[in-house]
Amino acid sequence: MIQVKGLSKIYTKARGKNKEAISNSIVGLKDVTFHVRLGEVFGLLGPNGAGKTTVIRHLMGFLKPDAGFARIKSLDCWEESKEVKAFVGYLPGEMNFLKEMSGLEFLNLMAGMHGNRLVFSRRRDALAEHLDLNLKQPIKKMSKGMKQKLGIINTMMLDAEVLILDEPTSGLDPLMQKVFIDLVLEEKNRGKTILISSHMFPEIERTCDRVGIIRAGKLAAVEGIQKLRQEQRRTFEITLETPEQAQLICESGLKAGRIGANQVFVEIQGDMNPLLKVLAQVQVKDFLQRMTELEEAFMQFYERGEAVEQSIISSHV
Ligand SMILES: Nc1ncnc2c1ncn2[C@@H]1O[C@H](COP(=O)(O)OP(=O)(O)OP(=O)(O)O)[C@@H](O)[C@H]1O
Repeated sequence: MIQVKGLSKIYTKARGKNKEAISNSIVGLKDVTFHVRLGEVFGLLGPNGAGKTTVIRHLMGFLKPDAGFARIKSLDCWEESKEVKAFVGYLPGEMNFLKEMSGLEFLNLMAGMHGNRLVFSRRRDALAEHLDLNLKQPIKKMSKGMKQKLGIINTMMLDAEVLILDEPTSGLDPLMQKVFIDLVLEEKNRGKTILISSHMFPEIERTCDRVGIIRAGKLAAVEGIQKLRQEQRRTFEITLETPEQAQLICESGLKAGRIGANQVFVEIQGDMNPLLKVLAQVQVKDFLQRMTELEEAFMQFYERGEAVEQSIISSHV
């Protein structure tokens, strides 16, 4: 449904002569290739400045690739951007609203541009109810999170075949993040093809079938969410009854270390059973999972990518 191949973009800061422009150039994307299947939810995961928005701006036909291409339903996103936009619902990272309007006036205006606004009004009202947003409020009085909700309603009410969502939960509180995740899963069940960019692992984990991990403009890996979960390193902080029990864990063969007299950390990759077997022999006073930093989750793939590149280089030297 979505095909991105060899997509590359160099941003040039200055317009001056070639030399000057090159010295001021920033790699936006370098040879990015992935695809999203019909009915699939695909996550583009990466830290700030990784290139997620740059990929999305190519898909929406706002940027012309320096090399490679982006296609949706076999249409070229740059050459045929008007046709592409007709069946894509797009939520930008930052949205400009006509602030003098109410939420309702804005949505009616947008719906009117896409056809008969009455067709969209049922979905609009249902979404507003799910997201608990009063559409009668003037936009200028809305908080950041409320404006994000308005953006989500605007994107989803049109019932487009393909949804492209750039950091959709930014500004939403945890309760609303959950509501949003449910909305995405509902749309997936209705057969939509969805691409979500995010730097937050949990929302990607809950919604996506596959994930592309992007960093510094390069796609480090594309993995199924199951594989990512299995390979994810998890660190636990465990408080035991006695120092002897803490010692027992450190000597159990697990990847573990002391962080206090009665406290240890244990790092697990994949299977939890070896840890559970050891814990059955001790008395646990407290058991905490350290938050997995996104950096940590995708560094595993990034490091692997670099290792592959290194071995290719060495084999050519
Ligand atoms: N218009 C621009 N001009 C120059 N450089 C740009 C421009 N837009 C993006 N960049 C650069 O391209 C790189 C990728 O930016 P991009 O906005 O795609 O990242 P992102 O992954 O969406 O980040 P974030 O999570 O912060 O939104 C960054 O180094 C950024 O500084």
